[in-house]
Amino acid sequence: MAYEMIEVETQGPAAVIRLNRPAALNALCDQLMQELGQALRAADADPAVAAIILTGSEKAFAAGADIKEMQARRFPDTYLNDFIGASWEAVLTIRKPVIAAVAGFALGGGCELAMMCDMILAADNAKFGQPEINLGIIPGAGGSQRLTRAIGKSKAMEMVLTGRMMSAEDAERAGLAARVVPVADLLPEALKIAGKIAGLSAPAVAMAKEAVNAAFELPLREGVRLERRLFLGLFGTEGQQEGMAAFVEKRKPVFK
Ligand SMILES: CCCCCCC[C@H](O)CC(=O)SCCNC(=O)CCNC(=O)[C@H](O)C(C)(C)COP(=O)([O-])OP(=O)([O-])OC[C@H]1O[C@@H](n2cnc3c(N)ncnc32)[C@H](O)[C@@H]1OP(=O)([O-])[O-]
Repeated sequence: MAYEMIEVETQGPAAVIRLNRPAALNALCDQLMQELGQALRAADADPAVAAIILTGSEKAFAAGADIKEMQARRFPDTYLNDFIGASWEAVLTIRKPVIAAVAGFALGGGCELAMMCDMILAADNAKFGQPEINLGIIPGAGGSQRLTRAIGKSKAMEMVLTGRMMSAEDAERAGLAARVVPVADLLPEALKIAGKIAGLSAPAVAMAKEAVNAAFELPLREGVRLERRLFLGLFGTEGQQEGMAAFVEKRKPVFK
């Protein structure tokens, strides 16, 4: 598949998808989002891929939705034509772990895209923000909801109401980013995470992702019930047998 606004390569068990629209700081236009959706679905369907890494450049993960493209849009066309529809939600439909490796600006839709991934690994130069308020709009791809769940009401409210950016260090402290690493180590560290995941039992990985994501959708009791069903289901997998046998036999497990 030939892409114009992203680059896709396989590195070991990881598909690395790089947003590549440098002249616009990877601003997320329709074409880029469609290409990203296609690449994500292809990687999800590829049995050689265990995890997906979504990244940008050193200067920008993505500086938001493309303001120049959005400028002429008017209601009700935005509503009737499903603006921010399926192409924006593609990452949410992926079953393999998706790691956002974020360097530079992750603003507006860029921050929202990173938050749709399963975890955020931040480079020390990363800057997160929801500056939509400065454009006379508000976050439109989940920012007000996911940011609030990630960092709490007060911090999210300050960022959404004032457009203030958050440093990588603050993002880690607040729970938005899993970890901060030097910018030069960003991809190698993301690849290490993908490599670790690749060596594990695939059904356990898929169910772990489903269970954690359910915490954002379900009330506690329902979420715990879902976790229990998934947990019990894993006792029907070779992975559970191998993992526990290896522990008892004091050897490393070999998952197929
Ligand atoms: C399918 C769509 C669905 C949308 C749904 C998502 C909803 C979302 O919640 C809404 C948004 O994200 S609202 C958006 C929220 N995001 C924001 O409000 C952030 C807007 N960006 C900025 O504030 C600044 O660019 C930075 C502070 C990031 C960098 O400053 P710096 O280092 O001085 O760099 P610079 O010189 O400024 O930029 C270099 C070039 O990139 C260009 N470009 C950059 N961002 C762009 C964008 N989003 N757009 C277009 N272009 C963008 C910029 O014009 C320039 O090109 P030019 O040809 O030379 O004119």
